[in-house]
Formats: sequence, C-alpha cells, structure tokens
Amino acid sequence: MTLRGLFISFEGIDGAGKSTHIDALAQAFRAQGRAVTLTREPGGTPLAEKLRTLVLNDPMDAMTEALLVFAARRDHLQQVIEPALARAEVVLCDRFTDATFAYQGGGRGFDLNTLSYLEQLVQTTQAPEANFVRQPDLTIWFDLAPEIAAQRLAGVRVPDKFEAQPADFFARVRAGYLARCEAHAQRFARIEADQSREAVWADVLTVFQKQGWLGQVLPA
Ligand SMILES: Nc1ncnc2c1ncn2[C@@H]1O[C@H](COP(=O)(O)OP(=O)(O)OP(=O)(O)O)[C@@H](O)[C@H]1O
Ligand SMILES: Cc1cn([C@H]2C[C@H](O)[C@@H](COP(=O)(O)O)O2)c(=O)[nH]c1=O
Repeated sequence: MTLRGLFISFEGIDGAGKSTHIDALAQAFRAQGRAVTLTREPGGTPLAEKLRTLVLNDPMDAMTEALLVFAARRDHLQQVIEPALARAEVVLCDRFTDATFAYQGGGRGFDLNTLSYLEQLVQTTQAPEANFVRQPDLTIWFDLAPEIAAQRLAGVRVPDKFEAQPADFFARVRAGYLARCEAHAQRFARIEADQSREAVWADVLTVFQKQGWLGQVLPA
C-alpha cells in the first residue's frame, strides 16, 4: 500500500494543552512505522523563527501582524511542510492558518476577507496538482474556556505579547476558532480540553483511530 503524507494541525487558545499531547502523538506515529515532522507556527524555519520573535514580542498593528505570520507560513510551507508531505511523512504542526483567523481576525478584529485572500495566495501550491490550496487534513481544536487556560498558565512562564492579553481577547479568539470549526467542519475535531490530561489524550487518540491513521497505542 502506498502511504500518503498527512498534514495535521493543532489549535486552541494559549494554555489549552496542545503541546502536552503533540510529542506523544509523534511517538505513537513513529512506533507504527511513520516518519514524523514536528513543527510549529509561527516558525518552523530559520527565517520564520525570526519572524516569530517579532510577532510575539513587538507591538504592531493587526495588518502588519497578519502579513508577518503569512510570510512566515509561506517560507514554512515551501521549506518544510510541502517537502515532508512529498516524502509521505506525518506533519504535526502546532498551529496553522486557523490561528491567524482566530488571533488576528477574532482577537484583533482584522478583516476576514483579507485573511481569506492571503490564505489562498500563500497556500497555493503546484503539488499535488496545479493551483492546489494546501489545508490540513485534520485540525485538532483543544477548546477551553479562557479562565481555565489562564489558571493553567499562571506562574508557569513569563507571558509573551499574546499570553498577556485579557480574558475578553481570548473570548474573541475562541469565537474565531468556533467560526472556523463551523466553516470547515469536515477537517475539524473539537476536543473538550477542560478534562483531565488522560481523558483529553483518550479523546485525541479516538479521533486518529477513527480516521484509521493509528492503531492500538500502548500507554507511555
Ligand atoms: N488536561 C489538563 N489539565 C490540567 N493541566 C493541563 C492539562 N493539559 C495541560 N495542562 C497544563 O497546562 C499548561 C499549558 O499546557 P500546554 O503547554 O500543553 O498548552 P498549549 O496549548 O501548548 O499552550 P501554548 O499555545 O500557550 O504554548 C501546562 O502547564 C500543562 O502541564
Ligand atoms: C500561527 C499564529 C500564532 N499566533 C499566536 C498564538 C500564540 O499566542 C503565539 C504562538 O505561541 P505558541 O506558544 O507557540 O502557541 O502566536 C497568532 O497570533 N497568529 C498566528 O497565525
């Protein structure tokens, strides 16, 4: 059987629990013989990581922020994501374009039509066919109330520009994710992230097993 590449993104407000499960998923795929590329946005290439530092730390208007995250995304797609998919790898990406719609669109109120235009422009590739717009095959959305996320992050690390935002910003980000989930229901899986780590992990695994992408996974 010919394996095809899989592009999976992980989304949620800051502190929702994405990172807690991405490494374990990478291990599960590797244990089942798949090559995995673990990456993140903004970032994933030397150039995109430089842009990440600017976006997470420097004050700027919402359009500048959107243009920088899409510039980083273009480099990341060209240098890392498309080549890994062409090698039939599993790409596990901590955030992708849904984050731009949620943070710059929902959180900062930037125009959604402009974001859609940039999404088409930046994500158009010639593989697997001419003018194909790359999207994740699956997006796992860790949905968590901003108040719980804030409690989980309190004291864990020094907050960056986004993490320092008030609860109403994250309420708008969460609403942005809900709108994307409803508009792209075929690729979204919403996980109730207010459960224990074990229960969240079980729900995440079930999504992959239902797709037929993972078999039985032994406990770590
Ligand atoms: N189900 C859970 N219950 C309680 N605490 C949790 C749970 N999942 C993760 N945490 C803790 O919450 C904090 C945030 O988790 P994590 O770093 O995985 O979130 P994240 O979504 O990757 O955040 P960010 O996007 O800001 O990097 C960590 O201290 C983690 O140990
Ligand atoms: C891709 C993307 C990300 N952001 C924001 C969301 C987070 O606050 C940070 C990334 O930090 P993390 O700890 O790696 O989750 O960047 C954004 O505003 N727009 C985007 O497109």
